[in-house]
Amino acid sequence: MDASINSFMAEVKKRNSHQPEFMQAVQEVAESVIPYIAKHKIYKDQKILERMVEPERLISFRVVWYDDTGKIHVNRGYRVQMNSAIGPYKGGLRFHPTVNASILKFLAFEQVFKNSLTTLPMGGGKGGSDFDPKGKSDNEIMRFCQSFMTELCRHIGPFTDIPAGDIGVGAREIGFMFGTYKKIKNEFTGVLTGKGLSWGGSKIRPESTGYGTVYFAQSMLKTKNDEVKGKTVVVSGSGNVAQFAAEKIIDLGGKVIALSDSGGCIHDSDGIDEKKLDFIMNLKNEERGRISEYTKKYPSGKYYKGKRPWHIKCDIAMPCATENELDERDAKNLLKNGCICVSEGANMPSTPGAMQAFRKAKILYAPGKASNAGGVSASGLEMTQNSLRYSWIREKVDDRLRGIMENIHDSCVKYGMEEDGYCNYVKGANIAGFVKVADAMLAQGVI
Ligand SMILES: NC(=O)C1=CN([C@@H]2O[C@H](COP(=O)(O)OP(=O)(O)OC[C@H]3O[C@@H](n4cnc5c(N)ncnc54)[C@H](O)[C@@H]3O)[C@@H](O)[C@H]2O)C=CC1
Ligand SMILES: O=C(O)CCC(=O)C(=O)O
Repeated sequence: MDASINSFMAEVKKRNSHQPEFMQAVQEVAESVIPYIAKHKIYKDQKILERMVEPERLISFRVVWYDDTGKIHVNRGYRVQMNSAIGPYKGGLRFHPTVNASILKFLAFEQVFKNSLTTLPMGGGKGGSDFDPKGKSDNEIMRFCQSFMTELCRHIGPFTDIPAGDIGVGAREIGFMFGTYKKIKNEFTGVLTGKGLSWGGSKIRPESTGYGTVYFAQSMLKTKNDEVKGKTVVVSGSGNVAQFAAEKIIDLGGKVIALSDSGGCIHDSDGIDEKKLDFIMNLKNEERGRISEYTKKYPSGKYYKGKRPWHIKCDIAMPCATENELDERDAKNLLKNGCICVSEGANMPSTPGAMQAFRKAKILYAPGKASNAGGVSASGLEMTQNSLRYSWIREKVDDRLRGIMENIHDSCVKYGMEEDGYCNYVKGANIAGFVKVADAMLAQGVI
C-alpha cells in the first residue's frame, strides 16, 4: 500500500486505536482520497483530510429514566458533530446496546461524505445511545426519549444540527423527542426530520432510504443495459430500510426471496409478494415481533436461526441491517452463486475483505454512503419544506429523490471510472464526497 496512506493511518491510529469501526471507515476513505490529494497539493498543504477525521465536537451525556416498575436506569447519550463546512450537522440517532463513540464516529464520518454527495447543504453528524429499545413498553420508550432530549436540545437546532432516525429510532421515537424539544424551547421548528405527516414531516421520508437504494441499483444496472425486473433479490434486515427496499423491488417486478433480523433469516423461494410484505411490516412495526414468525403464517418460508441470508442464491444482494454484516466468505458465496449487483442500504455493511472481493470480481458494487443517501436526501427535502412552511405532494418528493440518486450515481462514475471501463463506485463516492467539503473548508480558513 501507498506509504503516504500508511503514515496517515498511523497518525489516525495514535488517537483512535481503540475505535475499530471508525478506523475502518477512515482507512477506506484514505485509500481513495490520498492518491487524489497527491495530485491536488492544496488539500495536502492545508491538512484537509487530517482535519476531517477529527470531529468538530463530540458530546457525551447521562440519560436517566424510570422503567414501568419504578426502577431507575442509567444510559449514555451522544452526539458527534463531525463537519459543518457545507451546512448544519445532519444525521440520524441510533438506539442500540452496541452504540459507543467508535460506532457513532464511523457513522458521522460516513455521513459527511454522503451528505456532500446529495448536493444539498448539509454537514455531517450522528448520535444515539446504548439504550436497548427491545422489549420496552411505549411508556418506557417515551420516558427514555424525553430524558435523552432534555439534554440533547441544548446542542441542536434548525440552523445548528438536525437529527433524524436510524436503528431503533423511527416515527414513534422522533415524535416523543420532538414533543420534548418543543416543550423545552417553546418553538415549533424543523429541528428533527422523519416527523409525522400532520406535524411537519415529508411524504416519502419513511420510504426514501429503501427506495433510493433500489434507484441506485437501477442506475448501476442501466450501465449494463439491464434492469431490476425479473431479478431475484436477497435483502438483509426487516426494519425501515429493508422493508421499503423490498417494496420497491416488488413494484419494479423483481422477486424478493429473503429478509432477516438479528435472530436469523427467512427464505421464501416462492417470493415475498406485497401481501406477505404487509404481514412483515405489521409484525415489525406494530407487533414488534421476530422474523421467525413469518414461517408460521407462510409455510413456504424456511427459517434459518442465527444465519445471515448470504448463502441464498440471488442476482442482487441488498444488505440493509447493520455494519459488517457481510464478510469475505459471504461475498465469495454470493459471487459463486452468480450475484451481479450489490447495493448497500445499511452503513458499511460489507467488511473490507468483502468489498475487496466484489471489486476484484468487477461486479456492480455500491457503498452505502452513495446508495443509501436517499434517506438523508429526503430529510434535506423535509427541511426545505419546513423552511417554506409548505408540504409537497408525494410524486414531487419521489421525483426529486430519483433525480438526486441519479446525480449521485453520475458523480460516482465521474470520479470512479477506471481505465479498463470498470466503475469503482467506492473510489468515486469517496472522492466526489470529499471535493465539495474540502473546497468549502479551504474557503472558510484554518478553523
Ligand atoms: N433509517 C434511515 O433512514 C437510514 C438508515 N441507514 C442504515 O440502514 C441500516 C438499517 O437501519 P434502519 O432500517 O433504519 O433500522 P431499523 O431499526 O428499522 O432496522 C434495523 C434492522 O437491522 C436488524 N439488525 C440490527 N442489528 C443487527 C445485527 N447485529 N444482525 C442482524 N440484523 C440486525 C434489525 O433486526 C432490523 O431488522 C443501518 O445500518 C442504518 O444506519 C442508512 C441510511 C438512512
Ligand atoms: O435523515 C437523516 O438525517 C439521517 C439519515 C442517516 O442517519 C443516514 O443516512 O445514515
